[in-house]
Amino acid sequence: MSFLAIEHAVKQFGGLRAVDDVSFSLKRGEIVGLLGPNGSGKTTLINLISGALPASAGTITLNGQQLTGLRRDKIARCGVARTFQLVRILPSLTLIENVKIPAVFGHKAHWGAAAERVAKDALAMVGLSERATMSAGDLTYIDQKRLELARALAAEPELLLLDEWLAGLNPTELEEGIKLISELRDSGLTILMVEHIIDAVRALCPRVVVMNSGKLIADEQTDKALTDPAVVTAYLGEDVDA
Ligand SMILES: Nc1ncnc2c1ncn2[C@@H]1O[C@H](COP(=O)(O)OP(=O)(O)OP(=O)(O)O)[C@@H](O)[C@H]1O
Repeated sequence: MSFLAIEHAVKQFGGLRAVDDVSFSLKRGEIVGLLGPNGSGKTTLINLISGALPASAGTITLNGQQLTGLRRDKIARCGVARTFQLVRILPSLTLIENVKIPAVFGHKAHWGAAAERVAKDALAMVGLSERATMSAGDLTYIDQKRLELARALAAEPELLLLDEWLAGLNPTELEEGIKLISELRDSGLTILMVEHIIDAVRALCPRVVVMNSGKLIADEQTDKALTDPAVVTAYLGEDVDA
């Protein structure tokens, strides 16, 4: 049975169909890359899954439970967490305060000592334990990204949505970022990741789904997709190996 099932999802912005009848599914524990040229609808689809935007049509279910129509806080309670393309940490709070909030409002709704433990574990997972009491606003960019990921992990998700989490990292940081995601994958987390860095997609995702102009144009093994004429044509003019 599919763990995440997206069926005929549509998002209409006025005259624009940013997501146009998209259907695909993920098995539990699978990691899948969501590719496509700029403006093809990837972030909008992530917004539909996480409930940041309501779908215009179609259904999205997680483990058989319908997410479409639920508020985003209810979707978080169902076990969906995400990172944002532009990090959304709370700069005036400490790192531990930043991660405690999703521990309380995420999938399992922890309180008190349990929330503290989950928050500490999330910081440890991304290597930020030693800076727990530092102000989030003082972090470097890579560490802000780590904290953003820790915030998603503190919600103890069953489905993690990554929106270009690796973007903007230098080569060493990128290597560390890929290792971190591979550890999450190996822990059994189901991950859908929007990513433009093809080497990272190759390293992490055996399968990709590809969007173009709102439509799904490929759903296949990564190596096959990257030589698929429809995918290559969609990317023409863009550097897929950037
Ligand atoms: N809130 C909105 N209102 C109106 N149009 C929107 C809105 N959000 C996105 N769009 C439009 O929907 C289309 C798809 O945008 P989206 O951000 O989902 O693409 P993307 O594939 O994530 O692009 P990128 O790789 O550049 O992040 C674009 O034409 C965009 O301008």
